[in-house]
This record gives sequence, C-alpha cells and structure tokens, in this order.
Amino acid sequence: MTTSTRGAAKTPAVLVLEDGRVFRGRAYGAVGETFGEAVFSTGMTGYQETLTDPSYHRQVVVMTAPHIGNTGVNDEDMESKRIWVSGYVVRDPARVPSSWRSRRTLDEELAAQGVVGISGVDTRALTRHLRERGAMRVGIFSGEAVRDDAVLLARVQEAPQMKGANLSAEVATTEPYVVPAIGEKKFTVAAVDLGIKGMTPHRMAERGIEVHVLPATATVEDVYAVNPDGVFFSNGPGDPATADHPVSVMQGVLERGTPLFGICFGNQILGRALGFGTYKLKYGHRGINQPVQDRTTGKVEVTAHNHGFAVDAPLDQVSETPFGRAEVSHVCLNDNVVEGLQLLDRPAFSVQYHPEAAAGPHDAAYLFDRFVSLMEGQRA
Ligand SMILES: NC(=O)CC[C@H](N)C(=O)O
Repeated sequence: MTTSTRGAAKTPAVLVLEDGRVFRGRAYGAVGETFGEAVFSTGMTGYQETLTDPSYHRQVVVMTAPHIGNTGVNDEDMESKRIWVSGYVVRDPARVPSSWRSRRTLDEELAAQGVVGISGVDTRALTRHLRERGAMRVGIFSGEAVRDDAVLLARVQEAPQMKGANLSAEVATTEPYVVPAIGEKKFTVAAVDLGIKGMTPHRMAERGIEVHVLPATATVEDVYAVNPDGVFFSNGPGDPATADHPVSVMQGVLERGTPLFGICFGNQILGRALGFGTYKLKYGHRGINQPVQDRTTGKVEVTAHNHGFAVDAPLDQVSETPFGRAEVSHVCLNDNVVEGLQLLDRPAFSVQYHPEAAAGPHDAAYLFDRFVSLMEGQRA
C-alpha cells in the first residue's frame, strides 16, 4: 500500500525487525508500508544496479554506504525493467544529485515505482545487528501506516520467510527473446532466465554470442530447440532448495554434455544437479568488494556478490557425482564459502558471484571467456 509522496522528507517512518528492534527515521521514496528480508549491501557505488537486480525481489536492502542517491537515476544503468527490492534503507540521501547522466532523483524514482524506503537510519548499527543476529524479516512503515510498535511487530512476524521461497517465476520473462551478438555471430547460447540481469547477456553478446533468453519454465526440449552451442543458467531470487524444475533441466543438459555456465542461482542449481545440498548463510554476501580465490590459477579477484544461500560441497577433495568428477573451483577468502564449481569430465562450471560486474570490479570477466573456450573446445 502506498500513498502520496508529497512532503515525504518530513514524514515519519519506522523500521521494525522481527526480533523487536526498532529504528526510527523519515519516509524515503513512496509512503506506505512494506515487508521483506532485511539484508545489507556494502557497495559504495552501483545503487541503481542493486535496486533493479531481480535477485533482490522480496528483500529490504540496507546500504552501508552513508550517502546514497548522489548520482541520481539515469536511463542506462538499469539491470531490468523495474526496481525489485521490496524496501530501501539509507542513512543520508543526497538532496541534490550530481551527474551529467542523471535524469531524476532516486527519491523520485523510488516513489514513482511505489518502493517504500526509510532514511535517517543509523545503517551501521542496523548492519551490525543483522551481522550478529542474521538476516531476518523486517517491515518499513511511514505516514499513516505508523502505529504502535507492538502492532507493527506482529505484522512483521506474519510476513513470509525467504527460506523456502520459490520466486524465479515472479521475476523472469514469460516470453523468450533474443539478444543479438555484437559484431560477428560465433555462438548460440540458450540462457534460462531465473531472474537474469541485463548485463549478463550483454557480456556474452560482446563475445559474439547470440543469446536466446528463455523463461524459467523452459524444458530441456525448449533449450535444445534453439540449437545451442552452450547453455547458461542465470542468477535469481529465492531459495535454491525450491528450484526443482531448473535442476532437472540442468541435469538434462549435463547428460548431453553441452557446455554449461551458471551464475549465482545458476551455481546453486549446478550444486544441486550434482547432488550437493544448499543452505542459508547467516547474513549473506552483498556488495562489490568480496575477495575470491580462483583455485585453478591461485589468483585472487575482487568481485561483486549478492547471495544469501550457498552450496554445501567439500572444499578440499574431488567429489564423484552422477556426471563425473567435480570440484570447488572458487572460494570466498572472507569465510571459505563455496564460490564456484567445475566438472572435470564434462564442460560445465559455475560461480556464485557476478562476473558481469554490474556494478562492480571487472576482475572476473575472464569467466565469460572460459565459457567461450568450452564452446570452442566442443567444436574442435
Ligand atoms: N543473485 C542470486 O542469484 C541469488 C541466489 C539466491 N537467491 C541467494 O540468495 O543465494
């Protein structure tokens, strides 16, 4: 529910966590109420890409960077057609955006898209709370939605959990579409959209790949109908434990031995397709400064992350799976979480983070080249 945004800067707002902790602030964006899973992102830039990343569906994002909105909103950096976060929490929003690309303020954009936010919150204290207690449900209430804290708390405790949520179908395309290769076309890739970010097909197109983006409901037959040289499984929201359909489609692709690449949710699906479990991290990895080691080269890369779940696979041994030997190819140096998987007997690999780097460092761009090499290898 949202109402007018006029005078929002002075409108009181309150953020209520499911464990009863309350933060008071002012309305930011739309005025009304919203619920979701409270998570924090440590990215100092790239708020526009964060807001429009479909993987954030049903999450209330807390920004640790204190100044948000400084460069306004442009028409180029969107990762999808709309903002997906269910709520937005900032400390000190920019009053006047400054960028030659800016078309409107972030406050206006949030309001226009009906996204309820809150500003004036001590986001460092909130982040420390989430880090100690773990990601949890939250509500933001502003204007007339502000009521007695106990009443609001009861509503937050009724909101749906992220664990067990099956959300890809709510964000993915319902119709297939094609992203043409830039320059000479060298390969065709079928990309299963579980909540894909726009930069991902673009990074493939830059490498001469024609990308056929397919709905999350695509079958193995739909995938092979485009006669692909490779198959890609995208990022996406929700709990990978619910993604039974994409897991079975991926198993069909692994059986045929077509080159396969997965990002984020796609990595969790590869984990499940191989027989590994997935689990919920205490508070997840979100931001653009996460150190990851590529164990195949020993190199460390600084990478963009947005994940709340992870694959449970043994770090220091090769595993026997129904599709041959598999190993953990990448690991997060902060906490040893599995950040990548690769098969040793088939052309398939995936990473838990975001080599498309929108926003973020480009250290991991080589992974798209690895996918191209797998497709070249299959042709040779
Ligand atoms: N960006 C993603 O693909 C996220 C995957 C999954 N929803 C998670 O939170 O871990």
